[in-house]
Amino acid sequence: MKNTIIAPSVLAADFANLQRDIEMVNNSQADWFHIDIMDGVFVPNISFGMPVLAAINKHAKKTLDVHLMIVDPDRYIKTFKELGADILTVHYEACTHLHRTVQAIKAEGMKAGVALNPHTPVSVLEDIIQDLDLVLIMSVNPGFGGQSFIENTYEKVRKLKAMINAKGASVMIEIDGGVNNKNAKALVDAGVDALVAGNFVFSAADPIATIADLKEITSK
Ligand SMILES: O=C(CO)[C@@H](O)[C@H](O)COP(=O)(O)O
Repeated sequence: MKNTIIAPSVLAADFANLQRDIEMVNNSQADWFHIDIMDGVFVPNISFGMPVLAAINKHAKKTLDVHLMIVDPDRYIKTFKELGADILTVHYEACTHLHRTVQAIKAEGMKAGVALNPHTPVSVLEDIIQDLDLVLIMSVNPGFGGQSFIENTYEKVRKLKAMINAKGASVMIEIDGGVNNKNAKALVDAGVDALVAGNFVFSAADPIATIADLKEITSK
């Protein structure tokens, strides 16, 4: 039986009732909190920043999986460690010296992830894959929740999984964007270990049951 990680994306929570939504995730079968930090430069949207992450960290009882959609992320690695990040993911497209950035994240005691935009081939990670803990494949263009899943993602996951196996690396594959109960199982069958789900969870009538359903669908 597989244990697929389910990571609700806090971007889709009700910010006026953030503590309530954090407690909902605490009380669910979800494994991680997925936290999207957007700077309005790398992506055309600004989400939330340090004070909000500090508030989330006060109440969250699960792994904080922080996804930085910002330029020059090296400036903030220490800060995100202090704010409680367990996994820190930077974008390949935002890093000039990706290897140095990954080393800096690990030196702070966090797991290091690299995210790829939909147009970026997985082959760019060939010479760094063994240094990573996680690869996040964007299945929508980053910046907004509630977009439609890009179908080419399955092929990308299969290519990445083959690369990981060929290198004998131990790296998790995470998918982010448009995840729901229709594509979750096929994604896991293609090689995905962790599913981020925003609107599908937080817009559901019963988010706890929706998370349980995702867990169940992907455990077979
Ligand atoms: O990083 C992002 C968007 O840039 C995501 O984490 C979204 O928050 C996922 O939301 P849904 O597509 O699941 O609604």
